[in-house]
Amino acid sequence: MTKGTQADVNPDLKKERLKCNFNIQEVTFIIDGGKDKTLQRKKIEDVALNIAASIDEVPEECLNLKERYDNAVRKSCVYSNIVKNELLEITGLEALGSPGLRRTADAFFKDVSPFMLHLGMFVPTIIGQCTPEQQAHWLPKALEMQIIGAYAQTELGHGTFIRGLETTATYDPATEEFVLHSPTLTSTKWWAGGLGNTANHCIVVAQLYTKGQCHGTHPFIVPIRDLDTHEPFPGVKVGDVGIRMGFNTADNGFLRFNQYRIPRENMMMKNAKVMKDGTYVKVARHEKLTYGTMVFVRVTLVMEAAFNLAKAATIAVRYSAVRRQSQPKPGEPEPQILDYPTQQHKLFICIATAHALQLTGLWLWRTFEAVLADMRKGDTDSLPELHALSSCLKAVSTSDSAALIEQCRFACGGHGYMLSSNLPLLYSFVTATRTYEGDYTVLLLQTARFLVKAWEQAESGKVLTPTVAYLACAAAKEKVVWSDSVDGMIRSFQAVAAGKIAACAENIKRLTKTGTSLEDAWQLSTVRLVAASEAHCRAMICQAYWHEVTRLTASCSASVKIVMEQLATLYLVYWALETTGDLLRYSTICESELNKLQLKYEELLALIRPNAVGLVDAFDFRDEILHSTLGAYDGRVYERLMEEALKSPLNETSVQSSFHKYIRPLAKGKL
Ligand SMILES: CCCCCCCCCC/C=C\CCCC(=O)SCCNC(=O)CCNC(=O)[C@H](O)C(C)(C)COP(=O)(O)OP(=O)(O)OC[C@H]1O[C@@H](n2cnc3c(N)ncnc32)[C@H](O)[C@@H]1OP(=O)(O)O
Ligand SMILES: Cc1cc2nc3c(=O)[nH]c(=O)nc-3n(C[C@H](O)[C@H](O)[C@H](O)COP(=O)(O)OP(=O)(O)OC[C@H]3O[C@@H](n4cnc5c(N)ncnc54)[C@H](O)[C@@H]3O)c2cc1C
Repeated sequence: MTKGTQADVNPDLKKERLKCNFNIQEVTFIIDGGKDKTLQRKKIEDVALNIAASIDEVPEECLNLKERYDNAVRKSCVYSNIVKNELLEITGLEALGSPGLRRTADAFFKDVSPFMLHLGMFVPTIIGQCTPEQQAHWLPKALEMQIIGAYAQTELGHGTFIRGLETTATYDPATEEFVLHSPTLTSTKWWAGGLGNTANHCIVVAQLYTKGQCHGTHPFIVPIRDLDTHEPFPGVKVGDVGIRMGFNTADNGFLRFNQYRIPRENMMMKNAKVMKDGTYVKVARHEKLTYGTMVFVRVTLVMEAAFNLAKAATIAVRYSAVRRQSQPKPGEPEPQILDYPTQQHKLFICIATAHALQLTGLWLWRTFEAVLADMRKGDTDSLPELHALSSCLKAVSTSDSAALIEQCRFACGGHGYMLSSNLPLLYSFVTATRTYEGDYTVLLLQTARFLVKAWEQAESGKVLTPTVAYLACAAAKEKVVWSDSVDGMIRSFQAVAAGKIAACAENIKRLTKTGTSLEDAWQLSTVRLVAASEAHCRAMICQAYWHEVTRLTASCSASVKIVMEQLATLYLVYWALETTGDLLRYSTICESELNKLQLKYEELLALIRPNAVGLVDAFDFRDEILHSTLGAYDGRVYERLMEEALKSPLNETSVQSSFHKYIRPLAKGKL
């Protein structure tokens, strides 16, 4: 963070920091995943943020579309050099997933780098889908930025339904090449980040045909532009998809092929091969291993959701400590808006959710690494559970994060609507995460498939995998006894999830018994299946969050333990109050207990209030990363709003030419 001198800091924020009663650094270590991770992140930030190129003389949003893209490419190149020459040295390849790298990227780009998908998906797919020989060929080139890649799976006609993709890759044994073709308009690749104007290579997911037979979708590395001239190769048509709600510097592109040839070796062959004579050989033990990059990105998106929400919470809480409004008590000074319980209700759940998602995200990351280690040994047994877990966590975390970032904007009143607050851009960026890498509903339905099967296993007394083990106790189908202890609340959330899953399974059974096909019975149950999946995910987040807080604060100072537990309890109570209908249905909770719970919630808001600014300071965002007039460390909110306003091109002259061209003639009746 950019602390400046204490004298520059807004007096209200100064007082808030004096009120804070816990050690901020200890909480930062917990959020980062350990002291070593914090130190490494800070080292990366120090190296990367010392570069003036990250600073824009004219605010990014005041540039036109083309200027913004050019500026984003300029900064991407500077940033890539830093990553390549300095940051990879600090952490090695691990840097690609490191929070330091992710954070520093935000200092360079208010919107999104056109290189993001190169590091975010192109490189991970090479690592995940190539043989060691192919990796040795492609990876150094990609890391050295000699080639720049995109990931083109989605088409104009299909995003969700991968099996419905239409682009074909037909093997020609005579030349030992694949012929890529886009047979219809709807087969046009659409959306890939970095593809429109920036990338010279692209991972293309296409239907593989060999010896006249279709073997389903497979990934290929496809050179699309000449490395020197950057002109698209003959047979390749590529361009930008047009202006978007956000991501306008991400260069999302379209791509079409006309009988375009690539060497056989460009098929990514870790999971399946095509031999020289065209024989298809399946290597992978699991059908869906070609979907591996999507699972990886879904896992990282949970922490991405936490990260962006933490930024919004920092902006809104600091602003709420500086902003004074209204006069609830006659004759008394206007209070800081942070003193209004309604404002605390809007904001403290944002801090708690950022913690919940970050700690759950770290736990999911460790689970992912363990499954990956098993798979290296040929064991894919835990892949379905990982897919179910990453699908629902991706869906719920991105959806919650987007909704709460918007809530942070509401909490900042009119100034939150200013682009210079950075909340609108943050929202437009995060709301896309609910859609890309698997739409919210679609992913919850993937988890639901796993849950219904698990329920059937529970009913027949089979051993269940860890994340659904709670279904075994719930098979008794009795209301759970409500208790407002943490364990009691988690048990009740699990009972809600189990009750909903059971109701879905019963509904499907009832429909199929009366002659409905299984597919139709499933479709007729999808509204409740989505709700069951979300309830399961919420119960899992609550359990993982509490478990991690208990584990990680065991060796912390007492005050840190207290404040972390207050936040985690707030998260649980908040969700209990949000789902009272469900609790009434599946637990023994009654009206007096609901009243008690509401009081407990209000008490928690009051307990957290003195530490609110300390808690967002613990997210440890430097001002260069927050990009916010409202959220800077020093709280000079009004000064910054004015400074930014004066940078608007509309303030360059006192009279605009449009006055002379239109307004004056209109007034004179001469238009
Ligand atoms: C500086 C560094 C910065 C780093 C920053 C990181 C952030 C990165 C930001 C990136 C920004 C933008 C990226 C955007 C990229 C994209 O969007 S790429 C495109 C992504 N597309 C999707 O996600 C499509 C979603 N659709 C699907 O995943 C599948 O089609 C779907 C799962 C919905 C269905 O697939 P089908 O093949 O039709 O399968 P089903 O018949 O439904 O199921 C069959 C069984 O397979 C199981 N399954 C499905 N998927 C997986 C999987 N991935 N792994 C394991 N198993 C899987 C499924 O559960 C079924 O099992 P069952 O039969 O029930 O036992
Ligand atoms: C900013 C951004 C960046 C992207 N970057 C990339 C990229 O780099 N590479 C890439 O390949 N793709 C990318 N995408 C595409 C993205 O992955 C898809 O948009 C996403 O997977 C959703 O697919 P779709 O657009 O086809 O939506 P659809 O599947 O058409 O969804 C439309 C609606 O239909 C519903 N629906 C669809 N199927 C079902 C079902 N079976 N059951 C119930 N409801 C259903 C959905 O819930 C949704 O409400 C990007 C998208 C965005 C917005």
